[in-house]
Amino acid sequence: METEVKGVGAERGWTVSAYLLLAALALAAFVIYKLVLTGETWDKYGVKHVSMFRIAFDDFRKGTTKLINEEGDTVGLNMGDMLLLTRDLDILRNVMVKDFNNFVDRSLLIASNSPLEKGLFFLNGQDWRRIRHVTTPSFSTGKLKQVSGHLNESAARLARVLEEYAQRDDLVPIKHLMGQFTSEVIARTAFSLNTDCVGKGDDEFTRYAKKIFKIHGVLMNLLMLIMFQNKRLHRFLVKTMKLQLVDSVSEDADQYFVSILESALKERHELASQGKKPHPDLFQNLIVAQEAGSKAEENSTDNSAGTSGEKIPRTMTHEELLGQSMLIIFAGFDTTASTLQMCFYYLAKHPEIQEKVYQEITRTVTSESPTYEDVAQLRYTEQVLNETLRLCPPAPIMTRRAAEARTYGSVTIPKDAAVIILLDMIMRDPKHYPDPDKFDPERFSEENCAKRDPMAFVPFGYGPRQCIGMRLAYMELKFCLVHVMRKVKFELNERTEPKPGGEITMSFQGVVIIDKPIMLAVKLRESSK
Ligand code: HEM
Repeated sequence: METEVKGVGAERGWTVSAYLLLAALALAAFVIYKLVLTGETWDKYGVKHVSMFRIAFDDFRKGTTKLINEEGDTVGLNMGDMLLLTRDLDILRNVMVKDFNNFVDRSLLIASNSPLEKGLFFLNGQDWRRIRHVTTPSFSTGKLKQVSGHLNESAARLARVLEEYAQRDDLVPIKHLMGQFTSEVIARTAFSLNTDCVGKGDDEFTRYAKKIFKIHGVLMNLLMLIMFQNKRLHRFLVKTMKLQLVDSVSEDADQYFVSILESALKERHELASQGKKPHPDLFQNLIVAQEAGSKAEENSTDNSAGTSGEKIPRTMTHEELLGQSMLIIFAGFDTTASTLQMCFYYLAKHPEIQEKVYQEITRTVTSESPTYEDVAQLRYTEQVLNETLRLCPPAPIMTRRAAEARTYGSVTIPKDAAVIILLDMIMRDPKHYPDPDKFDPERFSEENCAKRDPMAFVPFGYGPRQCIGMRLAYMELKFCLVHVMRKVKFELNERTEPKPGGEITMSFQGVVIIDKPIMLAVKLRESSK
């Protein structure tokens, strides 16, 4: 198969398979030389060293799971970078909380000409501190309450679509429908865009949201792995050579989102100049935060300090504003969609738990449209969501980089090493969760939570770099459950997928992707008949 290079030389229509393969082989030889001949090992740092070839050819998540199960809670690898793989909570408490100032940066960077490269998730050092500081108020309780109208409308529409499935006795393609729901929610809560796509074909917004980051074939995966080892080369090819082929962000998705954001921004400025009411959405919150930050800097009225005590400016450039907005689309799409898919699957599998959720919802939420305060009272529903997130965290692996070497007990983390935090392995550790593969929301009763190390539950990460959208995510998930559970119940039968005894398989592409479609049966509740 031939691939056409876009960007530099695109006009000449270069075909690249041959020279891509050559470049990949040359770089692979270089990396292997670097590893085998000059490679450092972890033994001198008090950590068991294992060969990178034990996971190099596997899905990274499956490979690391196998390694930890076979070798223990902490192992070290050299993949060009020194990697410490761990689920040891004492080490991680230092890395993620106590000694955070030494581990602010993630080790995974993207190289792109898209503003998404400036999204909070990918930023490091002072840039991360500044943008986190500017954007945090946009996710405050007060701000989140403003988007509850959007959540109610989309969740009510989803419930209506599910009722139609029940009336037709059709199976629900839950992955597809949840993808449409979370895409619609993001379009509305973030940009007040009414995509109205649930139950219909994918609209443009959903199509592009699904492919912001490139998914590569085998050859390109190899090349990207090598780029990862040679970050400077990667940046040079993307930034200086404008080689779209190795840009981490898909060019057409980038163009689409930049163009809708630029026109939304123009519309917001026009509304403001006419003295009209602004839209109640996250984009507006970010615009307000940007303007407030610039004013505070001009007047030197901002004396706020960051986690390391220094003064942090509150400025955000135009490109950074676009970057945060694009990141919200990416971060809020697959994560909540896969949580809902798995939650509805577990509820179908455990009818008695589904009934308890239904009873709690009908008891607690009396109005047609729940409020922020209503859903905050849904304790058992939250236990069910937490148990779903424990078993299937959508973002199961995170990283931090050591700015300086640190020693914790017998383990030393050398300068520049990457700590690979195995969130899913922490949450399936029998030390914290006996019989870890069993779905049991009682693990999250107040009493059981009090007995457990709080760091054993980390689907949103932990410490100052924890997910900024966590409360929005819970709100979205709960609004969805309220509307859906009141109207329908999910069931498994001989037609549903996976078949009894069958498994749900997942692959890891930065976030977890559920491989095969889950198909559920759905029945109307008595009150909806
Ligand atoms: C079930 C839903 C979600 C899950 C499980 C999830 C999980 C995570 C995790 C594990 C991290 C990394 C935390 C760390 O490194 O310690 C993260 C970061 C982030 N998430 Fe989420 N997330 C979810 C939904 C959302 C939503 C809805 C948004 C925004 C609207 C969002 C925005 C972000 C951002 C901006 C970051 C980067 C934070 C930083 O680096 O400072 N997430 N998320």
